[in-house]
Order: sequence, then C-alpha cells, then structure tokens
Amino acid sequence: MAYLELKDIKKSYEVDNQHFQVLNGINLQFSKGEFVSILGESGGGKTTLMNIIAGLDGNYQGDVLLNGKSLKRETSQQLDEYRRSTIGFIFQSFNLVSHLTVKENVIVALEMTTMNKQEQEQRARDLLKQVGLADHQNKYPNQLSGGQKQRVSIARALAADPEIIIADEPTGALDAQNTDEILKLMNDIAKSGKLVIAVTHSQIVADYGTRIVHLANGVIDSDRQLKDPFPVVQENNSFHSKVASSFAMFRMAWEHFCYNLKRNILIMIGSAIGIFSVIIMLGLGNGAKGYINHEIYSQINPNTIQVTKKTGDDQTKQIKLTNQDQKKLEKIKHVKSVSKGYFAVTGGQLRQGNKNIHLQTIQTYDHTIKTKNIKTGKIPGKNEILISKGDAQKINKKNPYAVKGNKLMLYINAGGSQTQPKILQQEVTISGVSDSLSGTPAVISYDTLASMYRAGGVDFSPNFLSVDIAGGVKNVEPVQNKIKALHSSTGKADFQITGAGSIVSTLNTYVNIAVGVLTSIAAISLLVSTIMIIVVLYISVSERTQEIGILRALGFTKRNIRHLFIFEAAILGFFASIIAVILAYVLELGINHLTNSGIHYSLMQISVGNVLFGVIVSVVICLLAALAPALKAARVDPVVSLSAE
Ligand SMILES: Nc1ncnc2c1ncn2[C@@H]1O[C@H](COP(=O)(O)OP(=O)(O)OP(=O)(O)O)[C@@H](O)[C@H]1O
Repeated sequence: MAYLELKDIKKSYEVDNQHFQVLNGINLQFSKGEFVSILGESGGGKTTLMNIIAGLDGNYQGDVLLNGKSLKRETSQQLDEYRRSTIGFIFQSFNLVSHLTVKENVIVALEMTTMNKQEQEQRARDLLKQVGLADHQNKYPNQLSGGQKQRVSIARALAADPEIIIADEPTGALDAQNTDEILKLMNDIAKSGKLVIAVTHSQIVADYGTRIVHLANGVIDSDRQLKDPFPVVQENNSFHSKVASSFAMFRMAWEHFCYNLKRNILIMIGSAIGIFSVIIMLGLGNGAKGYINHEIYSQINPNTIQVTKKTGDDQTKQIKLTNQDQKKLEKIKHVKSVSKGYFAVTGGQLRQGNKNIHLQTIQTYDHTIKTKNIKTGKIPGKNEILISKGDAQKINKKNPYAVKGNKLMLYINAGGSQTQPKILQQEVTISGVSDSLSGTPAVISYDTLASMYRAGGVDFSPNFLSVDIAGGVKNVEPVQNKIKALHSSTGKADFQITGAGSIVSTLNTYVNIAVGVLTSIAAISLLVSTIMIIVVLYISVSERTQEIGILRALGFTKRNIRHLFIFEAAILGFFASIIAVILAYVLELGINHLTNSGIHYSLMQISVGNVLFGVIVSVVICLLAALAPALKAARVDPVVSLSAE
C-alpha cells in the first residue's frame, strides 16, 4: 500500500459564474524516501494540488489517502492535526513570521509538540545548525539573505519531524549557489526516509530528485522514476504533536506586542485617554464628596442625629417628645443612647451690666456639638452657658475668649401672651466659647433649661431627642431610615430627622449624580478609544493575513488564532490602563498640590477601587473590541491568506 495516494482528484474554481476546471482526475501514489518533483506549465494547478495534499483545501472531488485512510472524511480539527504531525511546508517566498527571530520561527512549529521549553530551544538550535544557520539564530527575517530565509523555512518544516515535506517552488527566489545548497538539504531530508514533494518550474530541481511527475491540462501526462526511493529509516521520536497551548499563544501575542512596541505605545496612549478621563472623574467625585463631608463633619458629629416629631400641616406647632418615644428609639439596632433635648426657637437674651446680647436660638447640649470647636472652656454644666465667638465679641470685642467664667443673666421667652410674655431668668456662668460665628445657638445643659422652666412654673418637655449611633458613620443612614419608618398608631410616620446630619446623605446623593453625569461625559472619550482599538485590531488582522495563513498551515487551530488576537488585545488594554492610572496619579498630585494650598483639602482622591475599575474596564473593552477582529482572523482561509500579496 502506498504511503500517500491521490485518487481521481478533480478541482475547479468558480469565478463570475464561470467554471474553471484546474485538476481533472489526478491519480498518483507516493512512498516515503521519495523526492518527487511536480513540473507543469504556469497556472497548471500544481499549487492547487499541493494545497489538497497538505490538507489546506478540502473542497475537491476524489480522495487523498494517507496509509489507506481517507483525508476527505476528516474534520477541520483533524486536518489541523494532520498538518501539525505529518506535513512540513517550504514556500517559495519563505513565509517566515517577520516579528519573530530565526530561532523563534522554528520554535513556533515546536509549540505544537509535547516538548518542554528547554527541549524546544535545543531542537531549534540543532536544526538551525543542521541548515547552517547556527550563527544567525537571533536575527529577524529581514536581516537574512534569500538563501538563509529558505534554510530557516526548512528548519521550521522539519521541526515537528513530519513525514511529508511539501515545497512550493523552494528555489524560485534563489540564485544558483543557494539553489544547489537548498536542494542538497532537501535531498538529505528524503534520504532520512521522508516523502519530499516539490512543485517546480526548474529542470535542475527536477533532475535532483528521485521522480518527476508532469502535469498538463489538469492530468498527469508523464510520471518518470529517476532513482530508487531512499530506504525508510525507522525513527522513534520522544515527542509527538499536540494543539498549541493558550500560554504559547499568549507568548506569541506578547512577542508581537514587543516587536511593534512603538506603534503599540501610541495606540495605548490613545486608548488610555478614555480610561484616564473616567478615573479622574471618579477621583474628583470622591474628593468632592469627601470635602463636603469633611466640611460638615468638622462642624457636627456625624454619629449623633436629632429626631423630632412630625408636626403635620401646622409647621409652627411644637410637638413634645415623650419617654415612650425615647424608648422606641432606644430599641433600634445600633442606637447607643437617646437623650432629651430642647431647641428654643424663641431665643433669649444675655445681659451683663449694660451689655445686652440677643441670642437667636438656644439649644440644650448634645453630641452633635463638637468639643473640638470649643476654643476655650468646656461643655456647659449646671447653670452654665456655652456661647459662640461672635456673641462673645459683643461682650469683649478685643479678647472674646477672655469672657469665659463671666457671670451673666440669661432671659428666655417661654411663651405666654403678647401683652404678658413669660420670661424666665437665671444667672449663668460662661463655660466656654466655641469657634463659630454669631447666629449659631448658645448651648446650655438640658437640666439647667428644665429647672428654669420648672422655677417659672411653665410646662416643659423635650422637643427633640438626640440619638447617638454606635459603629461609625456607616450605621447612620440605616438608623435614620428605621426611625423614619416608625409609625404611630394612626399609621402616619411619626418622626423626622433634623439638623445638619440629616442632609449629609442627600448631599452625597447629589454629588453622586453629578459624578455620574461627568463620568458619562468622560465615557464618550472611552467610546472613541474603543472605536480606535477596533479599527487598529481590524487593520492588524488585515496586515497579518499572511502570518495567519502560515500559522494555520503549520497546524495552529482556529481557536489558537482567535486566542492570539484576544491576548494581544488584553495586553494592549492592560498596559493602556496602566498608562491611564499613572497619568491620573500624576494629575492627582498636581491638583491636590493646588487645592491643599487653597482649601487645605486634597480634592482628588483616586481610590484602589477606581484603579481596579479602570483596569478592568480597559481590558474588557479591548477584549470586546478584539472579538470581531479575532473571529475574522480565525475564519481566514489559509489557502487564500498564503497567496495574499
Ligand atoms: N482561489 C482561486 N480562485 C480562482 N481561481 C484560482 C484560485 N486559485 C488558483 N486559481 C486558478 O487555478 C489555476 C491553477 O493555479 P495554481 O496556483 O494551482 O497554478 P500553478 O501550477 O501552481 O501555477 P504557477 O506555476 O504559476 O505557480 C490558475 O489558473 C489560477 O488562476
């Protein structure tokens, strides 16, 4: 049984509805150890026949049998495996991968074997030595002569130790001396027991082999045996072929990325601009939110909120809070303590000698008042009052903090009628001065105020409850929501949150909306970057059509090709995001330098989350952008791409 048999092979092309019959019933048998030259006129169908033998073209009539087994029934994956393990290619135009070195070009074929990296390196070195290129291993193809390129191509064809070497015009681009050297090498290959089939126009090449087959008008018109085939040598390889691993494809993607580094840097800068804009918008959002919170929290304690009863339609009505209300609030999760408070909207007066200070509002002490704002003195105890710096200046303009310890009369209007207002009075000592402007409430203890009302015979109940929340700011909003959800027996919501603390979350919501809008605007540049990446990857696929053809001819699967482009896109995306992050951090330094000297706050705060977001978005965008070009690359027909100009 012949090692390779062609049975009645017919092949035609359809162009513009016209039928071109190229092969019209080819019957041939080949054995191992033969060096067969196929001669014929130009356009006679020699390359077409080679593509069929090599399993690159499956669209023909008739059959190709390898060891009696039909290739016709093989799937696309099985044909990939056939090319990987059985076929080695030598092309007229060498078809080396331009961005890989001589050694890497040989290793490409070894990526599809069970050899480890070290063994691959060793075999590539041995093969290059065998073809006389030991000293040129690290050169790129464009640094080699034509003869040298063809030797690399031979070394690559031999790499996976295939049984059939197919050479399409192997000496077509070479001078006489190089032709002779390449023919010797091919003869050696046949001598080693392999089947060498060479398509040629050259009689010199034909005469070198063991057999000449002549093709004319789509049929074999002569088949001449020149010499006996070389004897078959039994070899037992320590390796066999396999599908290239994803890691191998990643390495190839990385090699291509490095080879085109300058161009890739420009692409990455382009795509980094989009990610950069999004990261700085998010960073500014964090900063703005942080600044607003910082400003509010520097005045109030965020972990204490003030709760009042809902007044219904009558806004002027004061609603008293009861012990029962206090207990209700105390039961809420994360509530540390609830204390009574009173906010006297009617205000009052402080009088010292002939000096009269009008107090717009008086509030009982609770933890919303930050002790760090008390510039001198302490929080007010029994019969003491804490006043603002603005009010203290009305007593001692030059040295307002010196009023601490002064005794004054405090008058509070406790209602009554227009003609007979009920004025309560008490001598109080200034316990301290807070660093706030006039207009902020003067503060006394709840007990002091309660005993003033009692002494004046006026009914007194708290008009707000002050709720201390445990576990930090994160618990404030949940507690606020629970309080707002408490209902009275009539089914109406009972409580409302007052004071500055209640607006923090509202403000944060507004900032989040503003950041969202700005980030969406920044995302437009991200969209532009994405379109750019898609265009670049499409161009890259077109540019690399021939490389894809070479890889497919070597036995790389469609999946391998898809991975190659996807990995390259992922590498682009990752490094683009790194550039974006570096640029964003540099801008952050600059902006914060300015804002720190202006408002004493770092207005840009890029978080680790923002960086991760940028990296992930960049990689995902590049992967999505790569999807269509990668699929296009995988679909490229190797026969068409190998003949690509
Ligand atoms: N994809 C194709 N579509 C249409 N016609 C094609 C295609 N590929 C090849 N042909 C035609 O088939 C015929 C045989 O081409 P082939 O390349 O096999 O010839 P060849 O014998 O190798 O020629 P040469 O010696 O000039 O390389 C030619 O007429 C060519 O124009």
